[in-house]
Amino acid sequence: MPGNKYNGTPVTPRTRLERLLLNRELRKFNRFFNPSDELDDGLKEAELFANDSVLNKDENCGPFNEETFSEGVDGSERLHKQRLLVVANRLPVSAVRKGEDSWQLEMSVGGLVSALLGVKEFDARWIGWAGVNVPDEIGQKALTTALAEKRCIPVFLDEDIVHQYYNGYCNNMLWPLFHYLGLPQEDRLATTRSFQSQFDAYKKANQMFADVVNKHYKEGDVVWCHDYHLMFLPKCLKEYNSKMKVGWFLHTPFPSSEIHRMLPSRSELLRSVLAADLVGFHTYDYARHFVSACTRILGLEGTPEGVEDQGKLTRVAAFPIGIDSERFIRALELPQVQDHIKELKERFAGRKVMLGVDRLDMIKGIPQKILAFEEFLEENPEWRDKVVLLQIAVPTRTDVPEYQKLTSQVHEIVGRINGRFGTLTAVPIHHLDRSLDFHALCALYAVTDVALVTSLRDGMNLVSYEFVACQASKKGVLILSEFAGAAQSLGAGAILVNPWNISEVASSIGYALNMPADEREKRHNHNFRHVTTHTSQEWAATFVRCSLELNDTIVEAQLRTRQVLPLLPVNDAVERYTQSSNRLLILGFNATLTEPVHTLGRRGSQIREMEPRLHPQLKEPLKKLCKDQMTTVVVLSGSDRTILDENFGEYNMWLAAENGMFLRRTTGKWMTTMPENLNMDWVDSVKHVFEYFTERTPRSHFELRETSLLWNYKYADVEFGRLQARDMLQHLWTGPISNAAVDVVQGRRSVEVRAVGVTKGAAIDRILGEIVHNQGMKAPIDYVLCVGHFLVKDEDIYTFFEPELPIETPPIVRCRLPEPVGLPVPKIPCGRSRSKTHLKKQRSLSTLEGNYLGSGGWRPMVDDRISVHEGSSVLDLKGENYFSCAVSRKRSNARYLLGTTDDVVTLLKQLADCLH
Ligand SMILES: O=P(O)(O)OC[C@H]1O[C@H](O[C@H]2O[C@H](CO)[C@@H](O)[C@H](O)[C@H]2O)[C@H](O)[C@@H](O)[C@@H]1O
Ligand SMILES: O=c1ccn([C@@H]2O[C@H](COP(=O)(O)OP(=O)(O)O)[C@@H](O)[C@H]2O)c(=O)[nH]1
Repeated sequence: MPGNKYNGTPVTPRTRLERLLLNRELRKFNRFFNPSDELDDGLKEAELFANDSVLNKDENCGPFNEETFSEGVDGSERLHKQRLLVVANRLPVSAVRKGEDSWQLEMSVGGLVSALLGVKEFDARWIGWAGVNVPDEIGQKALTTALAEKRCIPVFLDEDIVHQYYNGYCNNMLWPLFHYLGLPQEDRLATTRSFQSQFDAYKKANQMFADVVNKHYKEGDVVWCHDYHLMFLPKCLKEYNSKMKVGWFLHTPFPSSEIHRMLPSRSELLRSVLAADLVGFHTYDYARHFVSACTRILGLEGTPEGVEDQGKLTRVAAFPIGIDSERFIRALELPQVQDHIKELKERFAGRKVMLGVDRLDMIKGIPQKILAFEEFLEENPEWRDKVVLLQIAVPTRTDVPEYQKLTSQVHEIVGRINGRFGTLTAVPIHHLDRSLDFHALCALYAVTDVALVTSLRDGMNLVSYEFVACQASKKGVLILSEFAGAAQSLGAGAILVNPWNISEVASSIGYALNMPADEREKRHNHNFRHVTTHTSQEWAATFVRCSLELNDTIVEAQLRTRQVLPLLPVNDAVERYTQSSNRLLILGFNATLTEPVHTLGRRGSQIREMEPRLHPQLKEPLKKLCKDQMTTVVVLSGSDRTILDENFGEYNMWLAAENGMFLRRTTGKWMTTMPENLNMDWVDSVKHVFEYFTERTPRSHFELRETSLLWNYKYADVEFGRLQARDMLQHLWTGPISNAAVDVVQGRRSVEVRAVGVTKGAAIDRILGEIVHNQGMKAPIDYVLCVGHFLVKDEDIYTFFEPELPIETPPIVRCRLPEPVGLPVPKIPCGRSRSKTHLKKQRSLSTLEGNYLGSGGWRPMVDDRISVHEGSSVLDLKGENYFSCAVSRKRSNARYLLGTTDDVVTLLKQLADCLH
């Protein structure tokens, strides 16, 4: 077709976003040019309604009684559809028991349910709680059968779990916190036990959901977990099956990391969510807050794609929800809705109608709304008999005392205002403590002049979308809280208000009621276009398609994992250790042999970090290893001599301090391996810069060593620390070190300035020579285990053993500044082949005869080194007897990865256990 961009040369989308946009366009295009598809859908739907015998169609059925939420049981239809398991706390129906084995199903009310009803593109099954306690087997069986017809699968939660998990942890902890209402200050839930037992119940409930999902999961399914009730679920699911494609979507706001960090279980919850492959939020702000919480609380890397942890990427993105707008637009044509509209118009003739539709929840700002209306009436007496506010307040979470208190509060205010401004025949506020059915709601939306949404916080707020969808003829005004997610999509057409500012809301009511028709029309059209194009179908399709792309995500994550290091094959390393006769263990100290410290600086940890201490569990194994005649242990560290003395003085080992510039056997004195003409004139001026930044960066500190200076901001605010580091580097380069022979080494949270030549790799040659000489080693070393959290600059220690490895550029050279927060970390290529056979190119070392200058008089050996001939080399190392391990570093020249210092403990314990 001429001019059709999808008909000529295929457009190849380059990015995920481009692919999603292209898909969306293609779907629109198909709908436009293949309207028969739509017709089919319509027919299918009509048939399904006719077949819908399970849902009761009387008033009790709630808002969706004329429609179905499922497509029936036509298996063949679904053959080609993607299977989707939607897991949410609540099923879209609540069950009411009618007898021992008979159940009536009623639609649940709420935004999540409304939105997911629009999802028709997938072969979907719902898994969730039916909102009722069913202790007996007969009842459970009967309910399971009844729900199966609606493609729903129940999770049976008993009363105690519901109380602790749902009323307690979900609605008394997470809900208020995520909506910026803080944590409970008092025991508001009389029967609620402690936080810990609520959290345990939360985990237990999530595990029960996972069990059901796992039972129904088939290979290729996408599992879509919903909301704050199920933050633990992704982790449970991945534990069952790491290949499961798992997405998680949050319907509430995700608060600033400053709020989230109040939660006692903050880290555990974040980590569990991160087990998902895709994590979605309504708005970019919520996604940003989530990434920032992962960075600040877990210390993980945030990238534009998501959050990365040890090479595993969890994608994080905004997927703003929508509604099934067609369903609302169609409903307005139905005779019963038209009748209802007529009734309402007659009832409120001569008065403007204002409408509020909310669950009776603190976050909806109902008292604020009513108070603003009162102020408006107070200030505009001419409007008193010309306007009415209809407030639908759907009861919710009625077991929670806070909600009960809110109900009384609202009743009290409404009563007072009606008493104040009402007449014998009319009251200004009509308050309804109940839900309306779908058609009644549509009719109300249609007759409304001004809708008032004053949420103090709201994930999205679908009511505002539904109102806009029903306003095609009236073109009423939407007053919308700036704290609802919807403000980001409908903000252009709505009047945005701060609900806490009662006067601002009151004056906005006046502005809306008096708004000229052309302005109303413009605003409405803008929003109507948005609501009808950003539908719930689009929302779900985009999320699930993106989940399907998780194929890519998984592959990509695997690729990245492959690019980073494989885990150390511990058993192999131990076995080869036992089979060797002259073993060398080179161990880093900081972040290798030290106790793990939490990334978030607590005062206690910071002090401990400034004085690093040997991991207590390493004392025994280290003692054993050091005593072994056939094992030589070297601790090679950036730390100064005192620190190594304090920590290792009692062991029989070698200590190499300040990156190997000082060396001693613990039985002897310190000697220097420093190049003779090391110029240290720059130290004072660098020290001044470091002092300046330490004073101005709370919780940072610096260490003055003999051959280097280190500024550490590990405990400072991450983002501020990075900014300061950037600034510091500029200061350094333009001032004190502009002409000095120094290297600047940038760590993850540190900046170090060293004299050129001060590296572990440069020192190791000299260190080995001394060791061989001092110990009178006769046999060559046939096993090397080198473990450390070495910075890139110090990775020359690995190149020492494997000279064919690419030499990495030091991370910071004059032209390269630290990456700004949120930008991708440059990838260092790691694609190299590692010979498992004999290390042919092993660097020739000092011979067994040695070349030292006597104790205390060590001098560089480089020139004196005698090249070795086969057989008399210090090293006779087969490739498979060489194990280099980077501790918690994703990309490295080491052969293997050890995840944490705990893994180092396990390894050294195993080695020690082989010794008798
Ligand atoms: O099931 P309840 O505890 O009675 O609560 C009803 C639902 O409330 C919340 O809805 C959220 O989802 C909407 C759609 O994404 C969004 O527009 C709204 O801002 C949110 O508040 C809750 O997240 C659901 O889990 C509840 O089912
Ligand atoms: O009497 C009522 C009042 C509300 N709703 C529905 O409840 C949902 C409320 O969703 P929203 O996102 O506004 O807030 P939530 O209650 O999920 O926090 C909307 O789809 C409404 O149509 C309903 O079905 N009947």
